[in-house]
Amino acid sequence: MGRPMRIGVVTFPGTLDDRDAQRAVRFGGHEAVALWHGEHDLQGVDALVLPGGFSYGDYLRSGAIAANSPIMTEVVAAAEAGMPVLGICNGFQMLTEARLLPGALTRNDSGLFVRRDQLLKVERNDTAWTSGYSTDEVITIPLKNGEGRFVATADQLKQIEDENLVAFRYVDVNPNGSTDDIAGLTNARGNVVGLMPHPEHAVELGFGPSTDRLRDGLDGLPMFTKVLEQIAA
Ligand SMILES: NC(=O)CC[C@H](N)C(=O)O
Repeated sequence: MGRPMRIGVVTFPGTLDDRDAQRAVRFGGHEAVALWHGEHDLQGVDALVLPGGFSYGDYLRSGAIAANSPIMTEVVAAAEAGMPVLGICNGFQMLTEARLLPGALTRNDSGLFVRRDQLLKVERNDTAWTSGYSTDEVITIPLKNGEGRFVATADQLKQIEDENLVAFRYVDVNPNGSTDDIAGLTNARGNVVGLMPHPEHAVELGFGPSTDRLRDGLDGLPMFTKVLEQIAA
């Protein structure tokens, strides 16, 4: 593990999983710093997590209003300066709405809210948040959302392919009709990562989805133990 970092977890009105994200950050060996959406001060944190939930009741589109919160001016500036930023589910939706990641998350093809223990393939282990996994490793992470269907324009899909931006892909089941089974993206630099499944719900023995693999129930933990401040270019 690298040196302990101070990782900010931003709470928005309607956020649900901020406490779980803070616990995951602590289980990962780092200090969790609670940040409020209405402030502009990032309190000197080294990295940021935008957690899951129902910010602003999912009005307009999930994450659309939160992406315009006061703190997002600072989040966007920090991300553009290279700070590691992780968006989980509603946080991933905010990252696309803020244009830090390409594409958009729309209503699941089933029209239903989906909750399942989801198999994912790690496509990129050279980002600030995924270096604790091996490439092509398959992990099990809880998924729970109503607007998880990833869509993108032809230009954005070309960019995603050309720049190799897919960080995670759904395996076995595509739970929401996402284009190309895309479950999570990174930016080109590798410091900004967003995904629909919830790694912070698979960090504690006895609570995560059980698997017969090595890290039984703890497949989300590497996201929080190995947060890199510098990424190889
Ligand atoms: N778990 C979540 O963060 C859910 C995100 C969003 N409210 C949705 O249902 O799509």
